[in-house]
Amino acid sequence: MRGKTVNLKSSSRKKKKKELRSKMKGTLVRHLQVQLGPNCQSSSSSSSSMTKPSHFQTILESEAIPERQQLPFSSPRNTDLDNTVDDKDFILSQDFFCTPDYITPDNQNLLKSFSSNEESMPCPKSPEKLNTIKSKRRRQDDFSLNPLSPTLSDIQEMVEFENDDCDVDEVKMENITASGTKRVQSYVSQSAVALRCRVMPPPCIKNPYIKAASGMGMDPFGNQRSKCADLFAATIGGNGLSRYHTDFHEIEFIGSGNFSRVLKVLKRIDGCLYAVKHSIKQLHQDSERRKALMEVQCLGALGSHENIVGYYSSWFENEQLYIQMELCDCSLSINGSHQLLSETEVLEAVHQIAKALQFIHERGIVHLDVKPDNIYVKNGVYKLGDFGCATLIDKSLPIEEGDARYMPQEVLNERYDHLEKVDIFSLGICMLELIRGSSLPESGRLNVKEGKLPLLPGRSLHLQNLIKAMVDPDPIKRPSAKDLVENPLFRKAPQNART
Ligand SMILES: Nc1ncnc2c1ncn2[C@@H]1O[C@H](COP(=O)(O)OP(=O)(O)OP(=O)(O)O)[C@@H](O)[C@H]1O
Ligand SMILES: [Mg+2]
Repeated sequence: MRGKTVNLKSSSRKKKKKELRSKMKGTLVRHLQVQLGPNCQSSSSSSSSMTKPSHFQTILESEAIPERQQLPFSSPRNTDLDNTVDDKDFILSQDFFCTPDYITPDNQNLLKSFSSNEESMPCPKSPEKLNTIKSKRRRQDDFSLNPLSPTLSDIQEMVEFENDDCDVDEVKMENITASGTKRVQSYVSQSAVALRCRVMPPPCIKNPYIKAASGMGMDPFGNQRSKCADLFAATIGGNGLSRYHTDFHEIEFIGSGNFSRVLKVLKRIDGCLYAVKHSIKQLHQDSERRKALMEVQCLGALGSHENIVGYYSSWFENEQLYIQMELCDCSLSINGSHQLLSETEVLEAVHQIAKALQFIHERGIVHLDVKPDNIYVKNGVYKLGDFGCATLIDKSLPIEEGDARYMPQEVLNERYDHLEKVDIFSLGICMLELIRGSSLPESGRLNVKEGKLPLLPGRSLHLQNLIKAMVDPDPIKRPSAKDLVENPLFRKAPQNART
């Protein structure tokens, strides 16, 4: 029966709810039969001619009887109950209804609206708690699993870190073995349990980067999503519960931009390293949170590509947006401490970022903040990151241009007719700086924006012409990302050149 319960938990709850209820009724009846004896059922059925309470209601009413000693049949038979209980195959009502998975948070408007035609069913208290060896053994079984991962047993090694700043209250679970001796078995993080059962799930939000090709008609949430798009989940973490600290062990600070800090972390449950980026400022306004969310919505809509920094998950905590990403080795920041790239490596980097741009442009998305700081390297593969300014080519979303040093003149003049060519211009400036090995001075930038390219001594004419075309003041004359990817100049660049 327990295995069945676990299976049901993992399946769609809404579909199974009704079926579960009927099973639960039956289960409770059997439970009561075991505890109260067979008379219980006949007495309840005898009242059916009056107000016809359901059998389940009758059972619930019987909760009014506070403790076992008040029941009419605390007979000698009852003293054997604990033993007989061990052999019965049933679920304690409290176990069934009140496990964290079955708690429906208050004020969960979205779920309420989906199940409005279903009767509301309060979580009943257990008719009585059986402090039997069996019930404790079941709990022991439950908690011998890693609370953060029901699939990991305590036999599997858990890595412990000194100076872990995760402030977790721990509860020692005492286990009583069959022989009755007590031993300390495992530790359960209260925060982890509390997170699972008390935190209100965030609403579902329509992703503006996913075009309506799939259609709202196909969308199981329909327009319910926009109705409940108040991002109240931003309060998670305000009460001291931290998903960041529960799920991750912080290793070191990696870097920061104008809006975010990025940290290298180890995910506790899978033992893998990630980068977690979080907004520096608390996002108090719903509008601020929506704007920040656009970065993860874009990453989520794009899906994976070898030349785009991988996205894993995101959440609000303490009114800050956290983004779990693929960890890269470093960025191509010109002022960074890493070695200068050779021409071949620059060509490889530009070629790979052009592939990323082709991928996103084909999906109707533009990055609008392409610059060396936002190009990362991992094992010699170049990846475009920081989608904080990404928007839609069709201008149906607000446009916020990125770093002005890498923006073409038309954007500075607020002309947004060929947004995808903005990314090409920015990549052209990146290429120029990477070839030079230094940032362009302000005067040099102005010249480039006017179409005057500085000479690059010792570089091939092909290379200089390509950069010139990429930074052409007329966006129409700039090559597309696809043109770049197919440019024969890049064929000479070795695949996956190592930095
Ligand atoms: N996935 C990653 N792996 C390794 N380092 C990263 C990663 N993401 C970001 N970084 C580092 O963190 C720095 C800041 O990240 P990011 O550019 O995303 O922040 P930001 O505040 O949005 O920046 P900006 O000021 O450019 O808008 C980067 O320059 C880079 O050094
Ligand atoms: Mg950045």
